[in-house]
Amino acid sequence: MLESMWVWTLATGLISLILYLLGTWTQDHFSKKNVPHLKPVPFFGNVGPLALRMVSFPEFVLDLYNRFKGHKYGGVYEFFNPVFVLRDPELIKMVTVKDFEHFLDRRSPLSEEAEPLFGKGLFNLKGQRWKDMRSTLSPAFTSSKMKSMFVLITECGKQLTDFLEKCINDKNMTIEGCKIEREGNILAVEMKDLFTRYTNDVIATSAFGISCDSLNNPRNEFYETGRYVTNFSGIRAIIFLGYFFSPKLMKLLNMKLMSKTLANFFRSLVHNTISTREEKGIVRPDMIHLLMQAKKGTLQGEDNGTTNGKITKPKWEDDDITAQVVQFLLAGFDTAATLLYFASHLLAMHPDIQSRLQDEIDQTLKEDRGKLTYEAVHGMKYLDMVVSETLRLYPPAVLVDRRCVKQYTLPAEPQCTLNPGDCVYIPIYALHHDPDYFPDPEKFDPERFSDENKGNIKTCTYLPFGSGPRNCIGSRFALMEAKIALVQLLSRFNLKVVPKTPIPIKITKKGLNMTVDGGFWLGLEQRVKNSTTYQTG
Ligand code: HEM
Repeated sequence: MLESMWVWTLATGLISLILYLLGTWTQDHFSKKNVPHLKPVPFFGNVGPLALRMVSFPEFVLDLYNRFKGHKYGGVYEFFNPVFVLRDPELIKMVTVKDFEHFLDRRSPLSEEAEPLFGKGLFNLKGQRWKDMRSTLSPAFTSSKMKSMFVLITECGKQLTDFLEKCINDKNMTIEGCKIEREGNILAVEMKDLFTRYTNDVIATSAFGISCDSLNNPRNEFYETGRYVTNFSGIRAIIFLGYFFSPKLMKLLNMKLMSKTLANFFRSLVHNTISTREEKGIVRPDMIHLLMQAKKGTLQGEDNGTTNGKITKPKWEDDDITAQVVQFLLAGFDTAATLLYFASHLLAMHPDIQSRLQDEIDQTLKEDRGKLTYEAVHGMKYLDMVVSETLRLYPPAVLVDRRCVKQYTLPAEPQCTLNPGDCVYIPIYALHHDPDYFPDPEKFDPERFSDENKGNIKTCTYLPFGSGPRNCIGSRFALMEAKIALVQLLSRFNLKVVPKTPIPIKITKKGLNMTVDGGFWLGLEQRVKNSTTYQTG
């Protein structure tokens, strides 16, 4: 009896020791290098609270950042992986801009072979393949190309506001499929549902070359597919994490984020569009057209028809165009909708700011006789201030990362050399909420971005679109689509708080998206029509 107790005790002790060693085997990375770091927990490292859904993603990032106050950078363990958290804006500038060649890649685990439609997309490409693709695609995002897509996007905004107006005025109209409820003369609308339909339609028309009208056709195939593909929760979250930890195992198990059916849906959509256009000589001002030009080597940049003096013809395979447009869907569907629903919420909560913005919109439309133009949207200063401040308070990308590709010694105390494969975090949300850079950081104050004040914002403390050559290629596009929607919405409606409006905002702990549980409900009240009533421009 005594003997078996000894055996049990010994076995339990041995198993605990093995588990402990397994769970901590890489967790001496920072102590060996003398880098300030947080004490890790076996297996979880420092991400336990996030993995166990005890905190939201922004709270988690803010906590890491605050715990390194007084240091320029620090070390944390993402389970077993050591990651450097960069805190100092100068250091962030060195890594993302000046010494960018050492940090060319991000940690995208999806390879071109395992998941071609993800892996071949710009976001996931690495090294020279990324450089080539970025320089090929950049001319598609210049101001002149944005201007040519303006009409397509205003059409989506008009569909959105016409639909809402009809919901208010036509009491016999049944509203199915969308999250909209009538409350007297006010429409209670779940803004996330509304705006993902808008951003979906914008990407569908401007990237894929198809028209969806997802409010009048709430269950259209493109919207349902887009929603599925951009949703990384449940089993898809597990597969995604699996690729982070063991891409080889995931490949061996043939685990896919993009099923064959889904991939073929996008492939045939793009293929059919291209063939029809080639056969019939159709030219439409959208990204498919620009990508077709890029493939032929005829896509012209801003500078007199060339990009840096030369146009190169890329060696693209069949999937390359499809992967880019799928990438635009992934990158633009949720992010731009997030910006829009937070902006609407903040405006409903701050009627004084909403009414000043409406004055600017009314005045601009009046000057242009109700016609919305590219120049008018870009000339609205207060609109830009409101959008910028929304992106500061609620950046859709809370954190970005970089992977070291060439040995690099951090120019900060304590000096530490990073080797290829080492990773860094750039804690966007935390920088935006640091009172040293943005006094009274929780206050919604568009004045921070006025002409007088914006020059005081320190470099690399405001990074909603990331930093350096690997920043967001779609930022101009995203700002344009968000501003168009806000102008069209606010010229026709007032945004109001309703009983279901989430106050205060509590960011979800259930996933990594910047959203709330239960939805972003707001009231829409039709404005009294006046001479500036908007027309399509
Ligand atoms: C408000 C909306 C958006 C926000 C806040 C946003 C933010 C970001 C951020 C933070 C990054 C990473 C930058 C870095 O690592 O430094 C990124 C990358 C990227 N974004 Fe956006 N984005 C938005 C909309 C869009 C849209 C509409 C598109 C496409 C039409 C797009 C396409 C991309 C692509 C392709 C990349 C990867 C760039 C590269 O690796 O070269 N984004 N975005």
